[in-house]
Amino acid sequence: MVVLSKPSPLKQDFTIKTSKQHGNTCVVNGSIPVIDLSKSDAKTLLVNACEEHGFFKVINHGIPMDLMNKLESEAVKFFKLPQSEKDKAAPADGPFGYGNKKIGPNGDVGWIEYLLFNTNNLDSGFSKLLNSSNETPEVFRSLLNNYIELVKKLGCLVLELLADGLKIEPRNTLSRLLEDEESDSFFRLNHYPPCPVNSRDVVGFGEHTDPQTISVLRSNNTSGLEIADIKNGSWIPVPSDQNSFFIIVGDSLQVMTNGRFKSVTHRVIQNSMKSRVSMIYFGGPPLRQNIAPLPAMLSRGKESLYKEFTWSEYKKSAYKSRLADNRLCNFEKQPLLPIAALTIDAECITDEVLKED
Ligand SMILES: C=C1C[C@]23C[C@@]1(O)CC[C@H]2[C@@]12CC[C@H](O)[C@@](C)(C(=O)O1)[C@H]2[C@@H]3C(=O)O
Ligand SMILES: O=C(O)CCC(=O)C(=O)O
Ligand SMILES: [Fe+2]
Repeated sequence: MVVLSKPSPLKQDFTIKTSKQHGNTCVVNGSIPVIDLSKSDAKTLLVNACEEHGFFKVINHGIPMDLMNKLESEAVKFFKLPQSEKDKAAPADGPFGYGNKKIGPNGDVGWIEYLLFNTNNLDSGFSKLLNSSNETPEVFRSLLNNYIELVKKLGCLVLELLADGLKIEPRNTLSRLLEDEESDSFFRLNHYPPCPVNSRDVVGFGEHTDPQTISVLRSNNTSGLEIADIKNGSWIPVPSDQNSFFIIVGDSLQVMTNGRFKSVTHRVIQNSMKSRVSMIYFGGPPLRQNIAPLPAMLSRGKESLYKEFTWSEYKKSAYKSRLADNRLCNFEKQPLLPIAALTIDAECITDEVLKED
């Protein structure tokens, strides 16, 4: 088994097209910060990236390329199976297992097929995988286990550096949520086949924010991922890089930092020529966990911007929403405004939706 300890410099050569350089570790590639985890100022740069972009790329992450490539080829083998075989791995109920074109339970669609797992119970998706005639399910399962273990460690390392950078004590305040044996983390393998329809209406994965703390994404060398600029909402294409990981700030981390970090809206656009394969670890807290601003984020009399809620409550509400909905707005405290200045936020799902079971 491969063990991720301290990030060690990889043997691969990274050629990063730089447009700007901050110190010697954060390179902004277009508008995407690139952070070298082996450098001592990584924690400061990570905090800046979460505040300014809600998104960044990490290099010198210590995860062996070989493992990523092997898992990718097992995933590709599965996605090459006949449709009828893959459908055997579709969920009877719940989100886990194989999905094709449908994203979530509320009518969202994309030019995508995927496998979704709960990391604490791979069997939730895997037992169905065993029913399909995948030739090497045991190889697939063990690669998944090894990969998830390492990518979770990488997520924890990033969260520890962020806690350090924010002067939050103890430094495992955020990472322990992922390490908890009841952590509600997901893992997703996405396959976007080349799309013959060249229309702006067909997307690979529609715009959304991730509900969890952070997501750790790796893809093959096919581009398509775009992030919305936090300041003006314009779409920024993310150049693909199969040697690196991309970190996405999710809604829960936005709340825990009382809005100092921003969960970034992102999407995947279709590609008419090449398949995209991505693998994403979504670091989720235990279901019972209160999601609230950390005390260190409320210093100097600052008020919490959010109502009190648990991860279980947030998740329930998320699964009633459409992909592009603003899921946090129902959990935000209303600012005290004169009645005349109150407007209805059309993007918000209603309180009624939250109350229903
Ligand atoms: C439309 C939906 C799919 C999603 C659950 C939801 O109702 C809203 C959030 C979606 C999302 C986005 C990030 C991850 O891909 C995901 C697994 C998650 O945790 O929240 C998906 C959900 C899904 O595909 O089941
Ligand atoms: O496939 C990708 O690159 C991103 C997918 C994504 O955002 C998700 O699965 O939540
Ligand atoms: Fe996402």
